[in-house]
Amino acid sequence: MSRLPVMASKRVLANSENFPGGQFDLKCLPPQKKSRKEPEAVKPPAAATVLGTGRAPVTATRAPVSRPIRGVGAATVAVGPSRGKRRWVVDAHPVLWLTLLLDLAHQVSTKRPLPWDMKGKVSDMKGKIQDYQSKMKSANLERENLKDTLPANELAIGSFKIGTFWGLLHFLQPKAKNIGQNKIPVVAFGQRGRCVVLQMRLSVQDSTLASTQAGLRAAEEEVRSLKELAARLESELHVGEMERRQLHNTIQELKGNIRVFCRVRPQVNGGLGKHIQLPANDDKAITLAKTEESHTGKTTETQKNYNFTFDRVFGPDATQQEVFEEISLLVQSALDGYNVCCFAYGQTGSGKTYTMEGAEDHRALGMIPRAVQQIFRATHKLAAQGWEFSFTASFVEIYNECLRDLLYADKASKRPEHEIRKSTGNKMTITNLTYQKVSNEDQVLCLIALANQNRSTTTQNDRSSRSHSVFQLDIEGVNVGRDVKSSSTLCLVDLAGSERMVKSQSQGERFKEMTAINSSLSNLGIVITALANKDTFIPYRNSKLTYLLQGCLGGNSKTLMFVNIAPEPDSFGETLNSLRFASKVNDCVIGTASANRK
Ligand SMILES: Nc1ncnc2c1ncn2[C@@H]1O[C@H](COP(=O)(O)OP(=O)(O)OP(=O)(O)O)[C@@H](O)[C@H]1O
Repeated sequence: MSRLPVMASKRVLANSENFPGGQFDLKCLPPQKKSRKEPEAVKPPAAATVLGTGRAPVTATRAPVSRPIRGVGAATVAVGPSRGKRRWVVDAHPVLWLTLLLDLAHQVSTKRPLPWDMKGKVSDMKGKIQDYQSKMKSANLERENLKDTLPANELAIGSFKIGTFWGLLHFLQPKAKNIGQNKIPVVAFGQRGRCVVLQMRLSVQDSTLASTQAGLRAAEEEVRSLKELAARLESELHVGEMERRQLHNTIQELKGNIRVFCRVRPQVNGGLGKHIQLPANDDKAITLAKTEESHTGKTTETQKNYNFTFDRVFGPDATQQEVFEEISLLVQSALDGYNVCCFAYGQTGSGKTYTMEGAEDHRALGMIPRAVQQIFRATHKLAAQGWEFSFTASFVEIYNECLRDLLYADKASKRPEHEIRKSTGNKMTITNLTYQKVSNEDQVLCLIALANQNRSTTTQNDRSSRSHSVFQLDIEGVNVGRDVKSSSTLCLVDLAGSERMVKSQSQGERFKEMTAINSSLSNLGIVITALANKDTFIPYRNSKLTYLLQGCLGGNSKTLMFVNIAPEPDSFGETLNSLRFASKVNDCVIGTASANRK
């Protein structure tokens, strides 16, 4: 089939792009002379009208790409599927013919088959099919290639994400602490994304753990060095404590292992009698002056002075605190492992009990409660140096050379008998006596109250004792770390009144009491004198008092004696006796004490 050569100069373009809906009738040419057979399908206006779309008319500028050609004078051109309304008719016009010719020429030039060239069309279609097939092949090939490279690409993407997160982390870590506290939102990356975030958190935790462990190691190192320092300081402290004990003891020995303090009780209406003189500038001297009638007759009166010196003389205004300050050094010695004995000597009513026990008022507390207070406070401090202490208290009365347990709390009828025994280490113990473990001062004060209830009293003074009372506190110390032990006894004695028999008007039982008291007191003087003379035999066993105090009066002890005197003129004789006895004790120098340490 031959193809017609056509010259195309102008075409009317109408396709689905320009005319949505794909349905249109177009009258694109000016009115021409009508053919009689032709229905009036085309109206005069030259503009094209789009039917069924309601849109504004569009001026056609190009001819349709292919159109069937009809007979002369009229032509029907099909655009798209050739159905009823979609056909439009163009009046045969020279211009139209020219257009058709041009279109044919175009088709020939583009090698497209003409509408009636079915063979050409089939050939075109075959070519196209071959094209598509070869394109399909190459697409399949490409798909296979991409399939092969997918895992590697996924891996690369994953690595890239991790790298990005690491970089981000590295940047954020020093600035945002909350990253490690699970505050990074889990990005919706799917499982792989979550995995990356979890790995990131894990690495943050790892780095936190590493830094914490490093901190811990540093802290452990610091603790170790501090422990070493503490051990060294403890060791130095222990050495210092031992040195202090030694120096303290040297001072006590220089002061004398037996010391005598004189204390003058105030008169009921205050002040002192004329016969007692206390020099204002000397706190160690006391003068007892007696005015007598002159034997020569030259003067009406003569004055006789009895001068005494002691380690310390306390006037009527001295407070309990002032007095205790002097003996607190000895209490410290008891804690350091030395036996200490402190006793009060004097006539009835001279102030012995007041000095040793005091009154209930806090400021009037006596030597026993104050000593106990000091001991328990000191042990708390020594505990920091590794010392542990245990205390045992006992309170015994020697009445008519018989021992009575002042801490006994059962029926009087069942009171047991007591004997003094010498145990190992020259320590004296009493059979059947209450030895009460104590751990604080309150417990000791309760025991003192119980002892006061049990004490015997005289007719001359309701509170005055007709017996010696001996309070003993056994102190056991141990420093496990240093392998050091100490053992000592603090002995505080309130002696019975030392007055003469005549004044007490004693008869019968009272006489017996007075004899026993005077006997034991004079035996105390004899023992102290024997110790001062360094006699080979010391008669401790002559009385229960000296026998019981044996451990506290010997070479391994520190002794303090209070001589209490009454200020009334009518007590002159008793006062002189007491001062003479005390002066004799004051002249004694007991052998050098050594601490009971193991
Ligand atoms: N330094 C003092 N200051 C104030 N009052 C004191 C002082 N010394 C003693 N007294 C008071 O004197 C009185 C007698 O004292 P205390 O009972 O102590 O004598 P004592 O020597 O123990 O007598 P006794 O031998 O009969 O037991 C008590 O009322 C006491 O309060």
